[in-house]
Amino acid sequence: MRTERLTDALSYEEHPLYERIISDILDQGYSICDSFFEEPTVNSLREDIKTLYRHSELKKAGIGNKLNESVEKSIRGDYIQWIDEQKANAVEKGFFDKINAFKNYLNKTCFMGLLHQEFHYAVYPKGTFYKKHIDTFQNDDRRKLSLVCYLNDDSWKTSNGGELVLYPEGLPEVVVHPLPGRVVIFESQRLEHEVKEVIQDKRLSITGWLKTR
Ligand SMILES: O=C(O)CCC(=O)C(=O)O
Ligand SMILES: [Fe+2]
Repeated sequence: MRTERLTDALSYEEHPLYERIISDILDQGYSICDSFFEEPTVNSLREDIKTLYRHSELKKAGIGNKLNESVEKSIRGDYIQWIDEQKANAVEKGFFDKINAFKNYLNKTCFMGLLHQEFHYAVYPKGTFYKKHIDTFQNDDRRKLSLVCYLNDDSWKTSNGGELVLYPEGLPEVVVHPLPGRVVIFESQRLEHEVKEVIQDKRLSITGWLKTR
């Protein structure tokens, strides 16, 4: 029967964490989650980003996309390295497996039509920040969801600064400390946000976007 086949195609096992994230995003435009990735994954990603930074592999981030990119230190001061999923190492593969599982879940349950993702490592040295912005470009609106995972270690102090501040429409602003393994997911096209200045230490993260075609 036609309807049975449709139900088969749409069948999935309910994932309580993903369900919580989805309802958070529907209710408030963002979700904060401290258990999205396993701790060993976060620890290994932290080792990766530290090695890249030590070897000066990260580059000053620009604003705008590839067609109109410019480096504006007065707007953002982080250093980034894009991750090529085809060349991902074992840890990055594990990371992308989770991202793909989440993306497939969103497509099955919310018909979001997410096809691609792009992720980069980011280091914000002391004194850097990213002024209030949204994550879509004037000439490209394919980014639907932004996902940031903080790679700082347990020694990160809230007095280090580098808070992510979210400005949900019609709701009070939300201050998020970049604690180890914490994941923040939000609507790329709607939610204004900023990264406050880092006062002490280096702020480490992996940031990316789930995109439609
Ligand atoms: O690192 C964060 O908390 C957010 C980064 C961000 O807003 C961006 O890269 O667009
Ligand atoms: Fe952003």
